[in-house]
Amino acid sequence: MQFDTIAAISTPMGEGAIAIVRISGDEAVAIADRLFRSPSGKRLVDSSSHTIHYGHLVDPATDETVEEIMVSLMKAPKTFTREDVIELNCHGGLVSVNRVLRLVLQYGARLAEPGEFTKRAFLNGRIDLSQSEAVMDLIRAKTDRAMNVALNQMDGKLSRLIGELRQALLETLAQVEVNIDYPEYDDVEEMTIPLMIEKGEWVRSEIIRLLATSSQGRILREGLSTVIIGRPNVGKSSLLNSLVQENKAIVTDIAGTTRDIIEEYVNVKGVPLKLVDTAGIRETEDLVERIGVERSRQVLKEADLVILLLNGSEDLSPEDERLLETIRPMDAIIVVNKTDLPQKIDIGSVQQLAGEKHVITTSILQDEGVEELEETIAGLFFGGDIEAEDPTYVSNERHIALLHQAKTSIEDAIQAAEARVPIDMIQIDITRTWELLGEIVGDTVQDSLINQLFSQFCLGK
Ligand SMILES: Nc1nc2c(c(=O)[nH]1)N(C=O)[C@@H](CNc1ccc(C(=O)N[C@@H](CCC(=O)O)C(=O)O)cc1)CN2
Ligand SMILES: Nc1nc2c(ncn2[C@@H]2O[C@H](COP(=O)(O)OP(=O)(O)OP(=O)(O)O)[C@@H](O)[C@H]2O)c(=O)[nH]1
Ligand SMILES: [Mg+2]
Repeated sequence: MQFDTIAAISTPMGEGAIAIVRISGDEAVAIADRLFRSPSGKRLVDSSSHTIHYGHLVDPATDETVEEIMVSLMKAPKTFTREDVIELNCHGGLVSVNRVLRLVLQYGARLAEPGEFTKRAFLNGRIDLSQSEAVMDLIRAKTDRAMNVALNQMDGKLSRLIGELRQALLETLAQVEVNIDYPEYDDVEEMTIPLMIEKGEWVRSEIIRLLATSSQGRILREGLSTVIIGRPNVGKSSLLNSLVQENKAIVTDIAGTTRDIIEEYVNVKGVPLKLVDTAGIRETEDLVERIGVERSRQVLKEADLVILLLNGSEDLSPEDERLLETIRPMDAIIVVNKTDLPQKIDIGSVQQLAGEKHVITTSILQDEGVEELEETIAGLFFGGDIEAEDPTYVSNERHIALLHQAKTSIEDAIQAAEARVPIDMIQIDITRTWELLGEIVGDTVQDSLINQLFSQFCLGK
């Protein structure tokens, strides 16, 4: 095999009862065999693949016992990296694992770079690039649904779909060549152009279908950026604390308590939210508060969802009306809070100003209405049309960008075909689409990009 032998600690540092040092490459078995002593004297080099062995790790230079271990022996090609893999299962202490790793490095392995085991699985052809990226997404997934998206992608669902599209493009190109090469067809263009348009339209519609999943996919991956706004003292920080079920933000009865942006991740009925508490918006002379108010306005611009809080025990103020106006073009939920106090607000006029938007009444203090708010958020996100089976989501920025480019490129091809430009010009656009889709799965992609992508992995993966 063309690669050297690598090793790393594959479990979290200093936590847990067992820690694993993983070794991959041609020398993996030989290195482990030199260090391993079995009570019965059996040797790893003589053992069959996919077996586990009890024994001790010994430093051959001093004959000193370093660790008591279990060794997993997995020979190529049916392994994670498709190379010989050894896993040394050690006692979990930080000192112990590091001693084992040091010994393995001393006897011929090289310290693996972040993501290098997964990179080997990619370079040795076990998985493609989008599957490798899914491995990383899986580790970072914050909710069950995000994890399912990653698992599906790791399983190759997206790769297979991309493969089908590329195959169709390739077959079209081949058919075009055949038509050109066999001039017994009187009119090559008559035969070829409709075929290019038909296949092009199909690829285009499939790309559009994939791109349609990207906003949900991206949110599942990164969280729905949800900003809580409202006048000072309406209960914004109380709402954040209630949703994250912890006292993360300071709550007082002093208006202008929150001065800076507070961000928390929370799972609301399967929807990952990046929840942002802001400084209450009002005109103020206080310099610090004014900066806070300015920041509130800033994060509002980048929000996927806005929760506007109003105080039900006070009249609707001009500031409230301005905020209702600001959020008009945005996805927003209006929450009328403090229903435990005598009510002054006119819900009817709030609803009128809110238009189509949901209006919910709560008493955050008494934990009333918060559940309804959570259900409304989930309903907005899943849009009521939860599909019977999970669609193939595109959740990765790199994939989304490439799909947009591929869409443009196939549209160029279709347009060119419809305008009856010379066939070789159309072939260029189709080939370009094929290449762009290939970058998603890592078929037509540069080494520098591959290195950059894998370097974002964690050590030992
Ligand atoms: N101890 C340990 N646990 C682990 C891993 C590991 O590397 N070590 N994994 C690391 O992420 C994950 C498991 N992922 C794996 C994926 C593929 C193969 C593998 O051997 N595939 C072969 C053979 C399949 C077969 O036997 O049919 C193949 O696809 O050719 C192994 C682990 C999670 N748990
Ligand atoms: N009666 C009542 N009081 C509430 C309710 N929700 C919050 N409060 C109180 O209102 C006051 C202000 O709450 P905060 O959560 O700090 O309000 P805020 O909107 O974050 O205020 P600023 O950070 O100053 O903009 C606190 O005393 C809360 O206990 C409610 O539903 N009913
Ligand atoms: Mg606050």
